[in-house]
Amino acid sequence: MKSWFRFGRGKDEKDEVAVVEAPAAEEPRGGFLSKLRQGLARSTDKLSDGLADIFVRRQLDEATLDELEELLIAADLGPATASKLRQQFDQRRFGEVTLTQVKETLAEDVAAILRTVEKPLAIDPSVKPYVVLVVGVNGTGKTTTIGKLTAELTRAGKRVMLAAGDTFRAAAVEQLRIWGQRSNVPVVTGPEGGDAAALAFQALEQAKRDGVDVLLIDTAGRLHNKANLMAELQKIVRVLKKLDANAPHATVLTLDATTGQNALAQVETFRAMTDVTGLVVTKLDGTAKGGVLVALADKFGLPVHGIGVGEGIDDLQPFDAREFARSLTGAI
Ligand SMILES: Nc1nc2c(ncn2[C@@H]2O[C@H](COP(=O)(O)OP(=O)(O)OP(=O)(O)O)[C@@H](O)[C@H]2O)c(=O)[nH]1
Repeated sequence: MKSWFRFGRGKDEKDEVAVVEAPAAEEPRGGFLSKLRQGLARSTDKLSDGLADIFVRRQLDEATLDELEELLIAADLGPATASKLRQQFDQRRFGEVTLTQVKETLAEDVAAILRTVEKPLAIDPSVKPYVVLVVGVNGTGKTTTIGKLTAELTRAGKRVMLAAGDTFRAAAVEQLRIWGQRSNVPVVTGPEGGDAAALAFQALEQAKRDGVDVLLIDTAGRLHNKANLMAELQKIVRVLKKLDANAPHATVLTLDATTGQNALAQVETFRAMTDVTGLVVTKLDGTAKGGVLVALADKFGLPVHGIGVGEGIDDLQPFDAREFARSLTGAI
């Protein structure tokens, strides 16, 4: 089972000595896989049933390749990635193929794209506190992601602190407080409607004082008010840097897969606002648009730390490229 994060110097992937894997989640591998497959069922059906329809003729001619490309686009892999995968199929000069071969080949090609982004959040233990800013449109899963990370980090023996940076929404603050209680970690909150940057500053000061290992900062996600949101996020980053020039050390963007291709636009929007270092893609269970993760990986190459395949906290899983690709394409 993959881990959500790893301890080590993230920028140097070869620095194996410094890396200490977090303890594996308690769930057995079988449970992880069946949850992933169950969660992705709608996306799998779309692609897998489509493949079964197309490859009934077994001949891999131009018309079949056209249909394959169209199916990949319909399954939200995006036109650029669909065209690339089609070309790879074409170059293999299959002639006749079985449906199983098609699924296996597609799973391999998709996994090759996804493998480049299968990267846990790299937490440098020499940086204390390691500051993670969590950004994303409201409802995309920021709080759930923070809750999951908190649970995993405390399980790994790390001291965690949370900051409720979405000061305008009392419900968001309350939700974060509940997550804090669950893992028994402090949650820094401010007055309703207060300055999020001031709160972030205060939280980092306190985290430094208390010897906290990881500070997770929740933020607002009012995308309808882009200019304000951008000003707010940039101010948070600016004030954090007053206390630690390298903070935030990671900025994780949460995306809701049910928005399909719109998730790509959200990455662009948030990247223009702040230095996004990694993604968590949620709600893959509620949609047939799971292929968007392949489009995201191919287009941006941003690390994918985790995926959400269900409502429960254990449905938020570390990202496993191979298993995701095999589940998505219906390869056994
Ligand atoms: N089905 C499903 N639901 C999810 C998933 N991830 C999160 N949710 C649900 O989506 C809703 C929103 O998640 P939150 O974590 O509160 O999202 P948020 O971005 O913090 O939202 P705000 O608090 O509104 O800013 C919650 O009801 C979660 O239980 C997922 O992978 N699948």
